[in-house]
Amino acid sequence: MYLHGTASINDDGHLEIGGCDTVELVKEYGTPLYIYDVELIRARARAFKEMFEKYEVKSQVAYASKAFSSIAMYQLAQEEGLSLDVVSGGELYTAMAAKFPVEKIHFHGNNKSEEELEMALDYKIGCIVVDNFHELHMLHHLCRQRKQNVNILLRVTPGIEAHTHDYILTGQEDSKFGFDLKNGQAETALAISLDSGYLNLLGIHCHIGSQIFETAGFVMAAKKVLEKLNEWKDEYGFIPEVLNLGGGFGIRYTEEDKPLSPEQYVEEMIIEVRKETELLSFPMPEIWIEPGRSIVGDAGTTLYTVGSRKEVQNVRKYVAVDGGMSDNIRPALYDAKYEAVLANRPFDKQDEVVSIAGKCCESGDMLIWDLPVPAPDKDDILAVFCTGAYGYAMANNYNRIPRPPIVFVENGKSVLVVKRETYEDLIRLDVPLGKRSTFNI
Ligand SMILES: Cc1ncc(COP(=O)(O)O)c(C=O)c1O
Ligand SMILES: N[C@@H](CCCC[NH3+])C(=O)O
Repeated sequence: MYLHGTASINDDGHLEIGGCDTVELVKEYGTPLYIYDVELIRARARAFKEMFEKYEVKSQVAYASKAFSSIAMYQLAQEEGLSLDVVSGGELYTAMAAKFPVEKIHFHGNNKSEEELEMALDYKIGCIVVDNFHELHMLHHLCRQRKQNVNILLRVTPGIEAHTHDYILTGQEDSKFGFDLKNGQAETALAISLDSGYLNLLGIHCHIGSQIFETAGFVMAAKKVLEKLNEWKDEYGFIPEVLNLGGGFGIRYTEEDKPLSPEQYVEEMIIEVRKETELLSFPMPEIWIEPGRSIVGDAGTTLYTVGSRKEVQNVRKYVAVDGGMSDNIRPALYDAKYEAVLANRPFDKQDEVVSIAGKCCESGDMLIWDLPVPAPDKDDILAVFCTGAYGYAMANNYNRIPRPPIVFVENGKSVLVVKRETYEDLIRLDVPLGKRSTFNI
């Protein structure tokens, strides 16, 4: 059994996380329940930051909050001295509600609306990562109207094929994100930005994908971008203050995954950027990164209650839990794999292999296939590990299933940071037809 962060098995033989007995957490908060190991989140944030400090490289570690966005998480990120990457008006609004320092907010997105850009300009956030020409022109016009300057980065696609699931690749040429480096789009964007008079171009951003286990892709991306920047230095006299190498650092979901440590990813990046800048006699830029999954992924565990069971003789044993693709869509979307244990008796003999089904009306709503476990009984608690990134963030109300609450645990204490959705919440935005039941009266 692989236990992440502060997880352990306590004297009662129960799974404990952050010093809290998960069986007790279930009594208090019910299931399904997301819990986050705060100590592990802090450790990850510090590990990324400390490597930059060790090498005395100016940096910003921006938490990519698409992985898990909530006011409490933003407060925790702030406590740990992280910057923040947001990708929508909604995430930006949440950051403002959390009173996140505006100068440390970076705004991403491949189709930011005028309204969202205005919001970013109103709040005077740290920088906008411009993704395409449409946005570049819109932002320039808005700034001109408002007589306001803004810091920007240009997101470029360096043409790197990272080894990960196709849907989470982002740095390749054929991508919806960013200005292409090879075909000249990025250079045109650079020229427009330098000409604008309102757009203060801090530097370049690239992100090659997510759940990446090797450093080769990051190293290649850094090299390609720096070579291009060196050409631009000669042609445009442009010297970037910032090189943002994105996020995407992989984590261990199952034993098949062999991630590097945060320190290793960062160290390789620093060494490459140093080497390349020295080779090109190019000024060393600040390095910014945007880890999401590697900050919160394995800090999250989802607790479910076991319910019904169905056996297909000689084929499969289905065991259903009280959540599913509504709180974790990743298995259905990416065929993502997870490990799990019975939290109330993790050490009992694993005498069955079962497949864990969700409760949604969808055959694809399966959380784990062929899991060896102690034969699960109704009311056992199943703990699925590593659900902290893109779990709650991509949760939905399919079948009008309310989203689970979130609890932070640390040093034996638990605190509710997102409430359980209620049936009233589910109908809050519905507008009944009233007395008339058709539209054509
Ligand atoms: C631009 C950008 N930055 C950061 C991230 C965070 O990635 P991850 O959660 O894999 O660290 C993503 C998602 O892939 C992204 O698109
Ligand atoms: N949502 C994806 C990753 C996308 C990363 C954001 N660009 C996942 O669950 O793995």
